[in-house]
This record gives sequence, structure tokens and C-alpha cells, in this order.
Amino acid sequence: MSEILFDRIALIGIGLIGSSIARDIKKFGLAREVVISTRSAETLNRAEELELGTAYTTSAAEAVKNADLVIVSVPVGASEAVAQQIAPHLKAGAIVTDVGSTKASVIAQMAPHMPENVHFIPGHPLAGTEKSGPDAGFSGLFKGRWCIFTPLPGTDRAALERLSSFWKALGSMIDEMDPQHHDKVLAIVSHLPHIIAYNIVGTADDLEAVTESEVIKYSASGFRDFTRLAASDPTMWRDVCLHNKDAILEMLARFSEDLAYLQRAIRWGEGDKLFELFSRTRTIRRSIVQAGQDVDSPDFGRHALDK
Ligand SMILES: NC(=O)C1=CN([C@@H]2O[C@H](COP(=O)(O)OP(=O)(O)OC[C@H]3O[C@@H](n4cnc5c(N)ncnc54)[C@H](O)[C@@H]3O)[C@@H](O)[C@H]2O)C=CC1
Ligand SMILES: O=C(O)C(=O)Cc1ccc(O)cc1
Repeated sequence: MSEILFDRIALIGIGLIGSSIARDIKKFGLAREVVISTRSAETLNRAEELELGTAYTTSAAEAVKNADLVIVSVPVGASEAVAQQIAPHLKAGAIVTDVGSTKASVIAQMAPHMPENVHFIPGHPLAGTEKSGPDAGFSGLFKGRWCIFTPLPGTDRAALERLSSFWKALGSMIDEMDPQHHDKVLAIVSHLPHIIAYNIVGTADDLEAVTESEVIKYSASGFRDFTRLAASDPTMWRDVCLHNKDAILEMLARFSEDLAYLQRAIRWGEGDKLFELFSRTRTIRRSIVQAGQDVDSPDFGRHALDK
């Protein structure tokens, strides 16, 4: 089934995503050595306690020496600092990838530092939770989920194939996109939902004083879903907002226009408009469920596993 795909893998950053990758590498035996590096000694110690790798260092430069695959899993705002640290120490022919939620900014931060003799292939697994840190990761996170690559022009196809094989071994489905397109699509399907969640939970929190805790006491499942997203890591989401600024502002402008339309329809009692919109959005949910992309469904990820 699984086989060794890389002799040595370096994982830079060992939070939710890095540690989930580490757990799958170990489970499926995809590498002989896994060197783990992260900034804080405390997190590194925890990674060692969890036996996520075979070697541990707080030096990213040290970690990438002799690595055939380097996976950078840090908040997107830290990409340039990491690229600067690792660049002089990368092995010729190594594949360097990342998992960042935004792509144009990560490319702008990392590509200029990458030596010509390495393959830099930006990536983004569309899988995660609201939790963070090495304890939050788990094996199987990427199963049945998309991993999007945004390769630079002239990327070596063989290197891309090797990286695809790695993500497929984790159960992911692969897609390729232009980085700007990626950032627009993700702005609407991922970044805006998080921003809306942070906002609505913030509004409710402000109301708490008025309602004397009734917001929490009576929170129905709709509000609870928002609180899960709004519990996501503040550093990560600050960086996403700052590093996908244009696409997010564009989507927020459209969102505000549509909200004004809804507001107007409610004010003027235009039930037909409300009914038309609510019917249209209902079909979107149904098509997601039908496409087997509903994470709540027992069949979720089945098609990828069958491969
Ligand atoms: N959390 C999620 O659901 C998903 C996150 N991503 C992306 O994956 C990346 C990592 O996210 P998570 O694993 O969730 O975060 P996390 O907070 O769980 O882990 C981040 C890791 O990066 C390290 N780190 C933080 N700042 C650093 C710096 N300046 N230099 C070096 N290392 C640093 C931390 O010590 C930690 O090991 C982010 O770019 C995020 O956008 C992608 C898909 C899903
Ligand atoms: O927790 C959730 O619902 C998520 O949406 C997780 C997530 C967060 C950021 C990404 O770039 C991809 C996935």
C-alpha cells in the first residue's frame, strides 16, 4: 500500500497542520527520517513527547539540511522569515512546499529567496479545524479533502508529481490553480465565513451586557456553528486577513451589497424576494451534500479512499 516516498522530510512548524502531516507520515511510513523544527522550545518538546518525528531542532536552517521534502506550516505572515532562514541550507533538488491559506502573498514572500536548484511548489490543503498546536493534529485530517497547488510558471512536472503522490498518500485529492484565482475562491468559501463568524460572535458578545448572558444560554445551533469558527487561531486569521487583503475586501464589498438588499427586503416586507433567495441558497447546500463533500455525512471522503 504505502511506501517510502522521501528519505528525509523536514517539517517547519508543528501546529495543527504540521503535526497532522507528521502523524500521517509516521502512520503510512512515507519517510525514513522526519526532522521537526519550530520556533518555541516548548512546542518542540511537546512534539518530541508526542513522538511526531525522528529529530527535533529549534533551527529551521538545521532542519532542512539534506531534506528531500520541506513542508512549511507556519502562519502565512511568517513565510518570508522562514524562507530567509532555510534558503542557504536547502539540498539541491529538494522540493519546498507550504500549506498556507493564502497563496499570492506566500509566493511573493518565499519565491525570491528560493535557490534555482530547488523546486518550490506552493500548496494549500483544504482541511482543518478551529484548533491549533501540536496536540490538535490528528491522522486522517486530509483524507478526502482537496489539496490545491499553485505552481509557478516552469515548475518541473516530475517534482509536482512527486509532491502530488505524497498528498495522495494522505488521502487528498489534487487540484491546480493560478494563485490569484485561488485567493479569490478561498476569500469567499473560507476567509469570509471566518470573518463573518468573528463579527457576529463579537456583536453577540457586545450584546451580552444587555441580555445578561442570554446569548450563551439560549444559543441555538446556528450561533454555535459561528462560535466554532470564531474560536479559530487569532494569529493565523490575522495573517490571512492581512495577506489576502484585496480579494477579501472585494468579497466583503459584494457581501455588504447583498446584505443591504436583504435588509431592504425585510424592511419593506418583500417576502417574495426573501423566499427566492432562501430557495436558491438551499439548492447550494443540497448540491454540496450530493457531491459527497458534506463533512457531516458518513460517506464523507469515501470516493478518495476508494482510489
Ligand atoms: N488551521 C487550519 O484549519 C488550516 C491552516 N492552514 C494554514 O496552515 C498554516 C499553519 O496553521 P496551523 O497549523 O493551523 O497553525 P498552528 O498555530 O497550529 O501552528 C503554527 C506553527 O507555526 C509555528 N510558528 C508560528 N510563528 C512562527 C514563526 N514566525 N516562525 C516559525 N514558526 C512559527 C508555531 O510554533 C507552530 O508550530 C497556516 O499558514 C494556515 O494558514 C491551512 C489549512 C487549514
Ligand atoms: O475549521 C474549519 O471549518 C475550516 O474551514 C478549516 C480551514 C481553515 C483554513 C483553511 O485554509 C482551510 C481550512
